[in-house]
Amino acid sequence: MIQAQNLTKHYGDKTAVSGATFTAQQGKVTGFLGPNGAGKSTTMRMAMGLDRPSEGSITINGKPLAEHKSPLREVGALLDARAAHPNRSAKAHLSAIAATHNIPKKRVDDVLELTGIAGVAHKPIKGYSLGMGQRLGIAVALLGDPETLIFDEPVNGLDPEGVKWVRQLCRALAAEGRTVFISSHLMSEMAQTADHLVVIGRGRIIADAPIEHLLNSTGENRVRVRTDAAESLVQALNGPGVTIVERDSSLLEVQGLTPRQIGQLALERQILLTELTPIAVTLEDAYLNLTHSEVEYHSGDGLSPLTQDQPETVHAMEGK
Ligand SMILES: Nc1ncnc2c1ncn2[C@@H]1O[C@H](COP(=O)(O)OP(=O)(O)OP(=O)(O)O)[C@@H](O)[C@H]1O
Repeated sequence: MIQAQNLTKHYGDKTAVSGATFTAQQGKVTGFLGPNGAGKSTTMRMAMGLDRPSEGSITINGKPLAEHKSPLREVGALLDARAAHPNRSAKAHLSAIAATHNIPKKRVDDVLELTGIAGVAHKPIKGYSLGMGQRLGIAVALLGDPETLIFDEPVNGLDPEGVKWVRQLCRALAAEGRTVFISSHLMSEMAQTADHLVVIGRGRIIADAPIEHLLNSTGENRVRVRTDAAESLVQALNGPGVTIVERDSSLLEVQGLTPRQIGQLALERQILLTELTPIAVTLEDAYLNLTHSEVEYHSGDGLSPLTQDQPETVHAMEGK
């Protein structure tokens, strides 16, 4: 289990992590999600004892990592896939780590097989692709057969087959009862891998919940409605708690009413609907809504995920 309590890290004037409190449970994949520069790597480095918290703490199975007798058997981490000597082979790299941590040689062959790099195990690491380097980093993390795994952006540079493999590996490790804590800036990836999400933005934890809770708590589903009588329909639908966005002269997006209620109100006014489509809130929408104001750098106006979709008109009647 990983537990962060009021975890804070300042670099001079810059606060990289601010009062973060969360838990990554055993037997679960916990996704650590946030935009670039949100504080994910800093948090993971503090968990591994590579950076010291300015305030608060982060513990692995109840203690800071440095207080464990065999840290490599306690936690395995992929933090920087390039952290290996370029002229060494994967086998030599893993063997050296195994030898200094009392890990049997046989385990080196096991993790080479498990990560799919046994075929290139004797080749110098400098010739490896980014994806092969990631696999080697994961092999190092698995070497001590640890109960807790921390992977910082493990799918970076992997092809679709590699991405699927990481996903399956994380699920399998959690199914064995291990704690798997994995960072990403992509919700789509986490949605398929994680049981639980901790979302961070500008160093602050902005959500900590099972995936399905996050989805349910971030806004009602909307309904897309097409009609040639948009103006009359807006009048018919408007009411307390209803928000209507006019996408164009004949297309509305309605929040706060079910498709059935919209159909009923339209029927009462004899308004013909030519489309009535529920739009589910995707995890990606939920994530963008949560993190939009927490992104350090937004793309230019035209590219910003929420501004490209700006409605022309919004009708909202709250609490009438
Ligand atoms: N050694 C450092 N000195 C100064 N600032 C730092 C240092 N390390 C990180 N930061 C800053 O702290 C903030 C958090 O960085 P961090 O690398 O933890 O974010 P991240 O969420 O992992 O981002 P990314 O997805 O881009 O790796 C950033 O603004 C970063 O510039």
